[in-house]
Amino acid sequence: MRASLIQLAVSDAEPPAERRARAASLVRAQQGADLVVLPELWPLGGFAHDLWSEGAETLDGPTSDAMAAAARAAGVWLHAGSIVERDPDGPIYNTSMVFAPDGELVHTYRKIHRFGFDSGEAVVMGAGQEIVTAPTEFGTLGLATCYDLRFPELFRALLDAGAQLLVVPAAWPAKRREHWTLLARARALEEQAFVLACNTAGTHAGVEQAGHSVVVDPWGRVLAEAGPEEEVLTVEFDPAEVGRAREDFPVLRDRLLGIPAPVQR
Ligand SMILES: O=C(O)CCC(=O)C(=O)O
Repeated sequence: MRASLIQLAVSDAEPPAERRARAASLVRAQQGADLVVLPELWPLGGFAHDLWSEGAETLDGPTSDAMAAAARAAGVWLHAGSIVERDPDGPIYNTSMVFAPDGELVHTYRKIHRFGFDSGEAVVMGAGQEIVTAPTEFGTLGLATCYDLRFPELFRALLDAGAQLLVVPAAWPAKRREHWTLLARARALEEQAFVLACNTAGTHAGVEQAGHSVVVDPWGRVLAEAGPEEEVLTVEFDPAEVGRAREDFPVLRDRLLGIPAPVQR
């Protein structure tokens, strides 16, 4: 299969509507790919907290409309990264959207682990409550977003739900770039799955983004890695490698499902 990760640059200077049009045209240009991925919160910016409340959208808003049309035009599965979702009855959420090649919005995932400790997302956004997988003809996607990458128990739950390709849109800062690559490789190796991690480029709200989107195979090998600037990272791989890796090196069979309690001495 062929996957294209669109490592979009987000800057304060570009209005969200222009970035939306640019992202849609980049998606349309990926005709021939099976799966296209965009980063986290790219319409407003992952750290542009001041814009979130006013710029929040519903799941039938302008970004969803533009991405549905772009997925249909290109005939691709589109993980459109995430938007600031306005829930008419609740808080705002960091919500990923997956479109089928006919443009239908088939899966959404609200980010479970909110980043920021006592500020930003952790304070103003609601936390997702559901593990989400998305079956496709090339394998089952497991959805996670940015900071989620630091929580292996989420990825184990995605594995148990059938995930074979873990898709992680992000707005990961440049100053922790090594964590990004290391964690993407760790999650791939421990779940014996492909990881497609699509980061943001550029600088917005004073936060330089790491770029360096990466695709990792079930053996933890980096198949392709972007540089720091905006680019489309295209990679071809055989999703059946997940089954082969799990068969050839059946480490997952040795999981201790009931970890014994610690002994008190
Ligand atoms: O965990 C990190 O270092 C970055 C996380 C992040 O930027 C996010 O989740 O938006």
